[in-house]
Amino acid sequence: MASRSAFTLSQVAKHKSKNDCWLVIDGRVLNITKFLEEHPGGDVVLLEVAGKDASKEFHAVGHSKAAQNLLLKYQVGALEGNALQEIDDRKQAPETSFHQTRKEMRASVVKDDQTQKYAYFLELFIPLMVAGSYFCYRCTTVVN
Ligand code: HEM
Repeated sequence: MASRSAFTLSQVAKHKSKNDCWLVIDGRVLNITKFLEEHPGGDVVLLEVAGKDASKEFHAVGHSKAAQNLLLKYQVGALEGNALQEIDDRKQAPETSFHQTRKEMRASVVKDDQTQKYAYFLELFIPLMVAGSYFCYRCTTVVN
């Protein structure tokens, strides 16, 4: 759950070490201390912008939607004067995206399964119809 505390840039600037690393992205104040080691782009780039507004650098990389959702996980507040949109964690949290993806995957499996059943039905039904028609034809045209 994202916190709603407001911080000034000078407050954020106090947290710029490897053991206490904050930065600002899109008006969100993030404590990324625990994320430094996990960042796929490495900790060096993050420490270079530690304590600052890194929105430009973050967007310049073209981070994925998953990376953008991760911002919510590390948010500790907002930069003073920034009216952030109300965050619906249920909609945007990575866990939800995972469940959403699983739901979509399951739906497509079910859909594929139904298509397959329909194909099996046709495969069985069409030869039966042909055989039945041929049988009827033979019965009605047999000359004694
Ligand atoms: C808390 C903020 C950040 C998060 C959650 C984050 C997350 C990620 C993630 C998940 C990736 C993997 C690729 C992707 O999914 O887009 C990534 C890659 C990367 N990030 Fe970040 N990032 C953050 C901040 C930054 C900042 C501020 C910079 C630059 C100063 C940066 C530079 C990079 C670079 C250079 C890569 C590697 C891109 C590549 O190899 O293609 N990131 N980041």
